[in-house]
Formats: sequence, structure tokens, C-alpha cells
Amino acid sequence: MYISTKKFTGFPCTHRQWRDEGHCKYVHGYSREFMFWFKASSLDNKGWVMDFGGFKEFKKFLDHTFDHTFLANQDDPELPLFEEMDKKGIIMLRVLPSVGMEGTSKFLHEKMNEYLNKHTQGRVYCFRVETRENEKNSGIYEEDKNGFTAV
Ligand SMILES: Nc1nc2c(c(=O)[nH]1)N=C([C@H](O)[C@H](O)COP(=O)(O)OP(=O)(O)OP(=O)(O)O)CN2
Repeated sequence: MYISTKKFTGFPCTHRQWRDEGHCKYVHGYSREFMFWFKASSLDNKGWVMDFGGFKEFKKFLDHTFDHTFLANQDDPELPLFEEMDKKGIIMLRVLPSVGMEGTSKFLHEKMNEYLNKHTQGRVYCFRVETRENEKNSGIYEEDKNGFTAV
């Protein structure tokens, strides 16, 4: 099996974790970073798992979701207020299943594999994603694909 990685840095965004009883329920922000791990049992005709420059469209999706945005959980009770702020042009609201580091990694694992299926027809699979909020804190989602074989 071949493995490669790709890192995307510099996504300034804010979020709040409404279920937290401490200060994480308040809107706060970081410059997030994302790291992806890929595997393939066969290489492309250039000898690569995935062209490091082959993520331009995915980068646009990351920019749309995480560049100067406010992230809210889909079950946040204040969602109507945030939608109003978005309508007024005060924030750029993006709603995720779960905005924490682990939840964001799971969300991106699904999105990256949709992208890879489209661009490599299932040859390449993303098995791990790390979302980092600062030098101290990150959350990882890892999922292997049973019986993964290159086509
Ligand atoms: N496992 C996780 N734990 C926490 C998450 C998370 O996404 N996954 N998120 C938060 C908060 O939203 C925030 O991002 C962390 O802030 P904070 O508690 O201030 O973090 P530190 O304790 O590392 O900060 P110090 O400055 O060192 O106190 C909370 N936990």
C-alpha cells in the first residue's frame, strides 16, 4: 500500500460549542489547519498516489466553508439568530453536523472521499483527517474501508 499526505493551512474561522458548560459555548476562533492521509495500492501513470497539486477544487470548498466564516452545529438552539445575522451580512454562517475538531474531521473525511471518488474513480482513499485549531489542540477522524483495493 502507498501512502501520501496533504496539509491545508490558514483558515481563520469562528465557532461555538453550545453544549459546553465552560467558555467554549462562547463564540471564539482560530486559524484552522487540515491534514489528510491517503492510500492507494496502485499509483497513477506519473508514479503518484495523488498529485499534490490536484486539490484545487477541494481547496475552494475549504475556503467557502472555513475562510472568515462562523461555524454552528446543526442542532444549535440559537441557529435562527445566526441565520438572521447571516442574512444581515454580519457573519458568513456555515452549518456543520458538529463543529468541534473531531466532528470537523469526520465531516471532511466524507467530503474528501467524495472528491477522490470523482477524481480517481476509487483508486485513492482518504483514511485519516486531522483538524487542528492551534499548536496544542487537534482532533482526528480515522476510518478504514473494509476490503479497500485499487481498481
Ligand atoms: N476534544 C475536544 N475538546 C475540546 C474541543 C474540541 O473540539 N475537541 N473544543 C474546545 C473549545 O471549543 C476550544 O476550541 C478549546 O478552547 P480551550 O478550552 O481554551 O483550550 P485549552 O484548554 O487548550 O486552552 P488553554 O489556553 O490551554 O486553557 C474545548 N475542548
